[in-house]
Amino acid sequence: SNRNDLCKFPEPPGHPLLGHISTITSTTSIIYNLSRYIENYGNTLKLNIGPSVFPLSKSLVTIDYKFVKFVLSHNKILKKSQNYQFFRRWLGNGLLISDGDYWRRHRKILTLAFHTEILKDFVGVFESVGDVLIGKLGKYDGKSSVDVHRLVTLCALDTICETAMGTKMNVQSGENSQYVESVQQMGRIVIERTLSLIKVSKYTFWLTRDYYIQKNALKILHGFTLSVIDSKRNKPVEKTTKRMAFLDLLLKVSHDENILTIGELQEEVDTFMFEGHDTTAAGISFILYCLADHPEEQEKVLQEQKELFGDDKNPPVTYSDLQDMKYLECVIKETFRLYPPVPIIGRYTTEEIKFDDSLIPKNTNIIFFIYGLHRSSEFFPQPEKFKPERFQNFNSAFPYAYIPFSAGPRNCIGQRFAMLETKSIISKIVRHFEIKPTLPRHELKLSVETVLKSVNGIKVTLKKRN
Ligand code: HEM
Repeated sequence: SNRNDLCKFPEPPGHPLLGHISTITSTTSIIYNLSRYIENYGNTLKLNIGPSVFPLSKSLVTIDYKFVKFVLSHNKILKKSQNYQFFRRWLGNGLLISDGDYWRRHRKILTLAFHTEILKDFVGVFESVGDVLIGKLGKYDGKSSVDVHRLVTLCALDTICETAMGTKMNVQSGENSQYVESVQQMGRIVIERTLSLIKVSKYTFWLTRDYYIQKNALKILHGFTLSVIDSKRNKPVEKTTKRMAFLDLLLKVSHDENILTIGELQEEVDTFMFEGHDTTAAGISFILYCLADHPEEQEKVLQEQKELFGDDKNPPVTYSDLQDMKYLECVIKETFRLYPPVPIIGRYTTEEIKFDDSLIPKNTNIIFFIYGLHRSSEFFPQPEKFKPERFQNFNSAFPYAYIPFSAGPRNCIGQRFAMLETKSIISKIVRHFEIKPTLPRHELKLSVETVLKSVNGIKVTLKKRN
């Protein structure tokens, strides 16, 4: 029977009723526990994350190369795992969680908005928004520490608004943003609902404080995206032969071709606003943290900048300059290996699938533990070590061993956007500041809150370069 097929996979002992949520109880214990399970039970294992009412009560967790490749490249396993349902109230049927023909149609349209020619136009915005960040970081010159994550997040939000959405929001000019706070809350709540006996069901969720936090957060999140849409909607889209950026394109498609209702449009704006800033903000912050810990590698990044721009700290950076920052690219890749901003993703089988000698039954959640995959010594010798050089001759015979942007038909649509933005910001910061570890050294407390976070922030010390 179906169940028997999953039973072929090793399963750690769990609580008879609660399964494995009795060990995986919080967003901060996920990485530790999954890593330990894999160490002890192998690269693919069966977990029951919660009793049968739980979305992940029947799951395979994997870092097995062949299995990862098989599923992610499969053209019929495109549905997201059941825990993504907790995003619905926020992101509706946006690209991250939609599936079937609806997803296919939207993916095709939205791909146009990330064309190279459009990305080239964004470089100036990455630069000018980044300059505001440099000004804000300057206030921490010589101070004992700065939590870069908070400041970088505001910068990344301004960036996605001014590029894809075509609207200046200037969130960086304030210290806080209710939108940013609400994103953090929702990212956490979505994961906690997967792990909590009370939060999992809507009938008991409302008894918790998080229900009210979510209710308030959703009001703020949707209010913000609506204001972004409104600021564009009332302006007639210029008749132009130029390629159109994300929101212009969506407005045009919804207006001219009637394929997209305004509600559907807002769901995509909510999705891209979130995916387009929370991920890059985490990524950029982890890179700064790694550079602080690795002065030699930081020096190489700086030398590369000097080769490109001499001693000019504020050069007019072009798209092609960003392409030429090869060593920096290795640093970014190595950081995304050790700290993948999206550490876990999931798929769901809608029919029985045959893989090797196994039949994976219909209705199985397949969870890809990207964080664990990236630390496997099979593909990354001395996996715990920060070695950007490994990407100078990375063995591309195993493309599915390194998947910070996922892979296959549902990979990250914003991957090239993210790389350009990250290069623009990091190169700028390195030209202006020496990044050093705080004293005593700040130890990250990693937490899977959809995006990888550190519950105590991501802190470094900054010193202005002469
Ligand atoms: C360092 C930055 C980023 C990382 C590490 C990252 C990673 C990922 C990953 C792993 C997925 C697959 C998710 C899944 O299977 O559930 C994904 C999907 C997606 N990403 Fe990114 N992302 C980044 C930046 C961006 C940016 C800048 C945008 C938009 C401008 C974006 C938009 C999306 C969207 C819309 C999807 C869903 C695509 C689909 O299902 O067709 N991401 N991303």
